[in-house]
Amino acid sequence: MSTPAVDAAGLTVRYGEVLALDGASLQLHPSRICGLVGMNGSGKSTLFKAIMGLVKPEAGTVRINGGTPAQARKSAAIGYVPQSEDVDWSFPVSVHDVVMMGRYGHMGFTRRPAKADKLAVAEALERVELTGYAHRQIGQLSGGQKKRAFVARGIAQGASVLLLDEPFAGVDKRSEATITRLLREQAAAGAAILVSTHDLHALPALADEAVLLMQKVLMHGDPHTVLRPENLALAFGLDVLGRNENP
Ligand SMILES: Nc1ncnc2c1ncn2[C@@H]1O[C@H](COP(=O)(O)OP(=O)(O)OP(=O)(O)O)[C@@H](O)[C@H]1O
Repeated sequence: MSTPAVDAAGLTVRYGEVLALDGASLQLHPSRICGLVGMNGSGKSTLFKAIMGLVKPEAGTVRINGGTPAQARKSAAIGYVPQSEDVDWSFPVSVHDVVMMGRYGHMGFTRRPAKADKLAVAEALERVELTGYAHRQIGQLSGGQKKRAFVARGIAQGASVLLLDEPFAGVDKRSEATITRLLREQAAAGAAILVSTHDLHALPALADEAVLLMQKVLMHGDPHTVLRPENLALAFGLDVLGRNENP
């Protein structure tokens, strides 16, 4: 397999008394979508933040395309769609501004958009079907539209690594299909993508591989294998797909 785009090794993260990650290791590869699955509190958001360099692990390392997370953020190599709860939706920025933020790494320190930046933003808005909403304040979009705006930011950025924390939460079927198609297109163009989801049924159609997380990576492989009831029982302690093995 190719050189990993993301190589997270032995990550341990603590918030005070809470051990959120306990030696979690994960590699992500170009052109592949990896689905991240685990129960509430299993450390999924923390893993995203550690890969982004937004929380500091007490042990372990993260390399992105061979460099540090800070370097990857600065060079716009990594894009992040945070969980909705982590976003201040009252912030006075338009949808267009949010997508333009994806271009900051391509601009000089004056942050004055060049023609290429404006074109990239217009194209990304078009692809997520939000052109008509460009000048709305970001908080005045529906849940699915907000997610699509953040996906557009990642697309405009041209990031080689995309991290999406529950992009399908509170999203209708149409937005879900749009986001899935866009992620598949980004992967086909070479991006390494990590996406957390609670929608286990949709995972095989979305992801090339799946990861079961419970403070550490319990399993990483083909989605059909990872989603076997006996494996899910390890991560969730119950038959979350509702399958009956002995009808
Ligand atoms: N800022 C924080 N301060 C203290 N504890 C935190 C903080 N952020 C997360 N935690 C705790 O760390 C653990 C992991 O949280 P995290 O948000 O990474 O889980 P998650 O798998 O993303 O959960 P969910 O599926 O509910 O979004 C949880 O026990 C959580 O309560």
